[in-house]
Amino acid sequence: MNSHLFAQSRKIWEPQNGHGSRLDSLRLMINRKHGLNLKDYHDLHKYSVEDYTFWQDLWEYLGIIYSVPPTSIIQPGRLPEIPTWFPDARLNYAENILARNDDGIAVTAAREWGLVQHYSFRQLRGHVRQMAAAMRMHGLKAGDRVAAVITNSFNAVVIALATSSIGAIYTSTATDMGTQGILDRYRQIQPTLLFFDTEVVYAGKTLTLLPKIAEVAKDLVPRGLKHVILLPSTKTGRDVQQDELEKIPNSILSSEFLKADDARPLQFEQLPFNQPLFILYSSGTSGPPKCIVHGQGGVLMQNKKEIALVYGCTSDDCYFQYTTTGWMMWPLMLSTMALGGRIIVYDGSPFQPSVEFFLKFVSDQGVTIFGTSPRFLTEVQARGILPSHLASYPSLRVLMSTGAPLTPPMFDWSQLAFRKDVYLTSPSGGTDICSSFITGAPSLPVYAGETQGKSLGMKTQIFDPAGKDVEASGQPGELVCTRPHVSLPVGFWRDDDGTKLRAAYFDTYPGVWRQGDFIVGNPETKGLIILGRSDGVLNPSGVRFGSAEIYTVMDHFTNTIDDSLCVGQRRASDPDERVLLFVKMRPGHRLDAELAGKIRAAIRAALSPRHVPAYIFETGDIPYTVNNKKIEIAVKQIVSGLNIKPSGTVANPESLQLYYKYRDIESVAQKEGVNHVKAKL
Ligand SMILES: CC(=O)CC(=O)O
Repeated sequence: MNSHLFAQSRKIWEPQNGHGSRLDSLRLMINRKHGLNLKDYHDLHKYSVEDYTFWQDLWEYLGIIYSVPPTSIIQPGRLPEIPTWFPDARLNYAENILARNDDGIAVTAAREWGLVQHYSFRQLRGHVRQMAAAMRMHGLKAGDRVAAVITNSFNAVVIALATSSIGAIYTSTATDMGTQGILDRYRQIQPTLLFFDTEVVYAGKTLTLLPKIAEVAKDLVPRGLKHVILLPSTKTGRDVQQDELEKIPNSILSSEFLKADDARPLQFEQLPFNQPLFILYSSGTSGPPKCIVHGQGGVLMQNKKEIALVYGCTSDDCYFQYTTTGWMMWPLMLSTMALGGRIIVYDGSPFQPSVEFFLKFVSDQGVTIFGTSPRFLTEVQARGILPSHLASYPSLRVLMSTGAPLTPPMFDWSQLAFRKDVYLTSPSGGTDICSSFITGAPSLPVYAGETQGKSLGMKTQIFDPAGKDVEASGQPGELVCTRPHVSLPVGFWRDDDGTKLRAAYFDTYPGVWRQGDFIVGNPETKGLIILGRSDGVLNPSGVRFGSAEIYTVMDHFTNTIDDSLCVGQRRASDPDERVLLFVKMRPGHRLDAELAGKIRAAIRAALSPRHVPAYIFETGDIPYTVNNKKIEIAVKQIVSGLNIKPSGTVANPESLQLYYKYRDIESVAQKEGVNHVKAKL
């Protein structure tokens, strides 16, 4: 067992104030229904992955709205890996999201310059009805693709739900995606309608998107794009002028598009469970993104499950997930409304006009569930800001961090930063399944650095390279899922025989889903720790460890170091891999031999001499994906001699250029006066 991995696993929270009561009510319902005696979360999880009846139980517990009830749960699908769920049921995703139809607030739309608008469930339904009618009048039908390049806004919610009501397929990217990134995605899926924000305001700067829209439209119109619908400026409400419109083929103002509304009532097409709902994109950093098609029933059930059972969401809740429209957290957030809860869609930077303003907003809006990321929490901590000194967060019950592992020091800080009694959870899953493999279990204690358990219905296991389950031994390994679940993608777009899907997930362990995460389980607490991406596993002298272990130590240096990146370097001349650590300094600070020495000493003490990087370099920038994930694999490939053509998924592609020089690491080290530390064996 790698005991250093669990050295900081201290209990920091116990279930209280009704947390976990919805999990308990599901468990008791299953006990009553099937004459079982499931005693706790672990029993419930075991049942959920041994008997597919769990999914029927969950369907009932969540109150899924349908027109034709399911009479069977699972049958073989077109691809052997992807079953057909609830084959005879008929339902509609948008109908489920819009189940509530009254004057309660459904969506609060906020902009970084302070504008806050509330929309009731009744108003939302009215907007969706109008949009769906206009879409139908413009010829949209089930199975067509509706794409958007759009900020996190009320418009995005309306367009997605209207699309789903018709049975068409919705897909979106954030407005900061470059033309190439947009085309890499939308050329593949060939949308019929494309909605585009015409202007974006971020971090205080206003940018017109018109030149980008023209480029994208010129490329996609010959590929079947019928209408480019231009949304007005989010700040001034200004519509695009006639002469600007003429430069964009097939363009139409959204106000004109909506005039096609013939006042017909909102109709929810009743469709199979596996009917495609959303297309999400894998964040590969080179090559075209994979277009992952998710079915309506799987997304609905998995997301509602997470929000109801892990966050304990009811109609009294308000879920604020800071996200773009291109990340899987955006669809996840929508399911809050299926439980009658309110969502906040936030357009802009959390640091504009100031992070203090943003944190007060979370409190003032009565947010009960706040979803954020380790990167945001670390930045707040590094600036010496304690959120609880700014506001009281009277309603906050759940603090959720995802997108990357939350390290033990950041667990400790976050647990106390807002309110001492907040339930802190750090789920992990992915775009690939639009849900989580491991997640919170609010009926269990929380240990710093650990995700509490495996998600219900997900047979998440830890495999060694030979396919042996090593979880009980405390050894790290590959995160795999050994049983089908309802949000397996229904396929990749234009991959009818499943070749690409199989190569992406099922090739390493035939028939078993390999997620590509490196993970370890704590045999004592049963908690789980993601150690990094498995392709980025560091392997000096045969010692395998994840970059997250190094980042945990780096969280002690946040007053001088802004960010860090840890990768392995392979060279033909050396059978061994070397660990390189790149640090991006805060303004006014430099990496010197003394600081490098302190970092090495801290890594040696917290982990082991074998974890100490061979080199530590100062870098100007660290590459991230548009979904805010550190890019390790492309950097590892670059420093090991490969040339990379960055895809549109890389948010700051120019940063990759900074790493090519490290192929000749000795001469860089000599020039910069950086010491090489020989790995301790
Ligand atoms: C829940 C998640 O899986 C979020 C992410 O890491 O992208």
